[in-house]
Amino acid sequence: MRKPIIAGNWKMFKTNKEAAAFAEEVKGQAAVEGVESVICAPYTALATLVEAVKGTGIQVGAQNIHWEDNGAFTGEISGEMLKELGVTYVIIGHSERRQYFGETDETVNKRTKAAFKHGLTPIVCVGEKLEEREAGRTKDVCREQTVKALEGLSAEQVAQAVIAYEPVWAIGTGKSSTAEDANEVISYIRELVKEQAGAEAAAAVRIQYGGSVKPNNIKEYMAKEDIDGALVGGASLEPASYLQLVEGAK
Ligand SMILES: O=C(CO)COP(=O)(O)O
Repeated sequence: MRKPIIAGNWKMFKTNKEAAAFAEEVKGQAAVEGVESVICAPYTALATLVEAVKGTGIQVGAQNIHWEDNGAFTGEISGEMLKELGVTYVIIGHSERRQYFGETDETVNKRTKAAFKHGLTPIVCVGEKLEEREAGRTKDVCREQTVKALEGLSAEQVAQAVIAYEPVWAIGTGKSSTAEDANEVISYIRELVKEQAGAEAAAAVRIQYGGSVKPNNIKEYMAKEDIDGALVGGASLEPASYLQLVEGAK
């Protein structure tokens, strides 16, 4: 049985103080039996958030990781640094990083390996752009991104990873994929994992849908066999809405 996982991606929102206030508001309500709940916050809020969510059932994730442990890489953060803070998850290869910061399938692979090296669970993002979808290339793009991201990982590592299928056209647009379409692509990604890492890893790996997930549609996604949760941007920023998402994933 795969445990459902709701992960909030706060992107570049919330100061340190705002993150602490969020944690204060959800205290005592965020632990939902059978659901894993994670907040991926900006680096500046991580230390505060790890302390503030203690005992709430929420885990803390970062939004990127460098592949080296340290070195002359101005502006980068390593797995060692994240681990020491008590961070347990890290988003890798989000489409915004691919689009604006030159993230490639190769660097996504290196970052994913670094996450495992430091005992962090990667949330590896894949997904097609609108023009790729319109050209009928959704599955090709997902194949390319998934296969390259997982290259060189052991079957055990793949089994522990989280993959987020986020069609780029659905991010922040209010135009979510239908649950049927999302499930079809996610089933396909699970097939790819099977080819690459074997049946056990494919049965264990958790694959989320992301893109305009809201409290009012989370249940449609969760009802689908291959969808194991959601990676949520906008709707994870408000305490009440975040709590509804976690509750909706039961
Ligand atoms: O990019 C996303 C999560 O990583 C999705 O963002 P929205 O939920 O705001 O569409």
